[in-house]
Amino acid sequence: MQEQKMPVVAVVLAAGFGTRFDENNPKQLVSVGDKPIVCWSIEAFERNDRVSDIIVVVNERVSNMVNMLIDEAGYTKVRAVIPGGSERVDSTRAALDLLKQAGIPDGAKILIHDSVRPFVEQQSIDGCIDGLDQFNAATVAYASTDTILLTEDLGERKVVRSVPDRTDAFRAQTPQAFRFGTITKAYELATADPDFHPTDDTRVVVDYLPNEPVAIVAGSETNLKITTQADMPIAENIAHSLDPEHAKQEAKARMHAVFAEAFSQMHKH
Ligand SMILES: Nc1ccn([C@@H]2O[C@H](COP(=O)(O)OP(=O)(O)OP(=O)(O)O)[C@@H](O)[C@H]2O)c(=O)n1
Ligand SMILES: C[C@](O)(CO)[C@H](O)COP(=O)(O)O
Repeated sequence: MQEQKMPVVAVVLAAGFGTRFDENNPKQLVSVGDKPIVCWSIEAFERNDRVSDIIVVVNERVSNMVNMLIDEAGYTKVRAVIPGGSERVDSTRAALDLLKQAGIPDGAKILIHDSVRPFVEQQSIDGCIDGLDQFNAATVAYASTDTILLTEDLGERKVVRSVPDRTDAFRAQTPQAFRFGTITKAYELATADPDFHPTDDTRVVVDYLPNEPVAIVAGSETNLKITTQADMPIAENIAHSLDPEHAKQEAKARMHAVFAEAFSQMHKH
């Protein structure tokens, strides 16, 4: 680990099998805006000055390719590429185990990120790091514009159990951030429960350390999780809008519009 007061470690989870996308085409390796999705995610942390170390978690199907991409790109903060497990939580656990073996202090800040959220904003990463100064857990989330229905089973039908106020409803995104001591404690407790299959790390803390508040950090609509093929055109649009050349063209077009408006006003008078 790099020497600094308290490490800030990003864990990029890329050990999924993308069953809803295409099992034969691992989505973390698919290119968006000419760059593999996993590289977008690693780069988001590589270029954040406050992140000291990156761990990438892979499965055997993508391992060689991810290692090659990391070598080619020459990312300087990637300390290890390790095998994950069959569920997302198993992959997180693999990273936590490695960090424990490395002797990382309990106060270290750990940011756990889905590799398939390539467009995470720097302000969300910073928000997580800052959030951990006040809280032991913080998650990026995006306010829901839909009313959310919590359901239960009634025979073969789902029926509505409760409707939270929309102002209290958020869509969970990543990174999800924790002091190392907090997330390891929550995982230790969860490990004893064989029936527990959470889809994110925040839930591990919420369920096993219920007195530990998890702060909400502002996410964004563009922090999209690429889940199915239908997400690809949206992702391409986002990548295009982030292209500096596109931003330049947009600025030019806006300038032309302002001049055109000014000329037409001049001719009116
Ligand atoms: N055993 C697993 C399962 C998921 N993930 C990662 O966790 C994120 C969760 O996104 P999701 O869309 O659920 O990915 P997959 O599990 O690959 O997709 P699916 O559920 O469709 O199989 C992804 O970056 C994925 O690579 C992981 O590291 N290890
Ligand atoms: C962690 C997560 O991205 C939060 O939205 C999500 O729960 C992980 O993926 P899944 O699609 O729920 O398996």
